[in-house]
Amino acid sequence: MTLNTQQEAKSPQRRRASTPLPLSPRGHQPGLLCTEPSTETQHPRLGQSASLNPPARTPSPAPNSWSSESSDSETSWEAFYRVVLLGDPGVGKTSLASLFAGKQERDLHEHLGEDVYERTLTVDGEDTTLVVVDTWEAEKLDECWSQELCLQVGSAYVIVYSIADRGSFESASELRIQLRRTHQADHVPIILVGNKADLVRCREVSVEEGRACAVVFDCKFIETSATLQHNVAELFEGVVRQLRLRRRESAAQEPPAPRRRASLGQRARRFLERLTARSARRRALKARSKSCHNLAVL
Ligand SMILES: Nc1nc2c(ncn2[C@@H]2O[C@H](COP(=O)(O)OP(=O)(O)OP(=O)(O)O)[C@@H](O)[C@H]2O)c(=O)[nH]1
Repeated sequence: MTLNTQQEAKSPQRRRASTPLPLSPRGHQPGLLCTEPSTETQHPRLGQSASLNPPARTPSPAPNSWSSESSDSETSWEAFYRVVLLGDPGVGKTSLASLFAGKQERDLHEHLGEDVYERTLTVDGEDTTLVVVDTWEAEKLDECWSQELCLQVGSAYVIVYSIADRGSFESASELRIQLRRTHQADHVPIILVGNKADLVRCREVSVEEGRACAVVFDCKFIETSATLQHNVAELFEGVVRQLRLRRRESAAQEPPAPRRRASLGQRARRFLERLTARSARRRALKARSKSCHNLAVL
């Protein structure tokens, strides 16, 4: 799939890394941001759909299910999701972020140190604004962006390694462990990305290893090539789908029922459940290994 990298007057907004976006006043969702509603027109879509459907001339309102504000709010806030890119130096984070922002590779030479990109994507007919943060490298961090903050503020994380660099793959596992510590309770989407898939002859990490790592660490997996613009649209659209799925899942969860003494029948059922739990876990692992590369399912 080819990204629509058309440069237009309404090119994606870029924010200085030193200017973090304000957190949602309600603070319900980690990394869910609120800003004044944008008066700009919608950015071109990522992916093939962009070339098939020209961008709308008027911005669509932020979907209610995505907003931390109620639909009938007087001041209509727009929901943003902060996607933090993590990974070793040189794995291609900036290249992926720039493609997300609709920039051509040649523009990368004019890197201005502005490492936060914002873009509204239309995925499955709904608009969602992602703010992609590429501030992980030490030299990009300033008094506002520490690595600790990067690990805390994401609504979703994209951990990038290069398939031609085993060291970066090992770092990716370490980053996943660090993230697990920071986000124990909330199930933020994490996508493991094997970039530079075009470097076939230099491959040091197989697809199977990448997939197995994703299964073990309970995240999604995709291989990309920023150079060939392969799977980059799928990556960011997948991030949007994962965010939606998790948001819907948490909305569907009922509050826990008050604890009462269990009846004999309930206790017997729990006993049987414990007996079958081990095989269920095995089945779940098998199912995850089948679906970890499908970014459209949980
Ligand atoms: N062959 C190939 N090269 C790539 C790919 N993605 C990025 N590169 C190259 O890898 C180098 C590093 O890319 P960056 O995007 O700067 O990587 P980074 O992770 O942001 O690393 P820093 O620049 O250190 O922040 C550049 O020369 C890119 O052109 C890819 O998919 N395939």
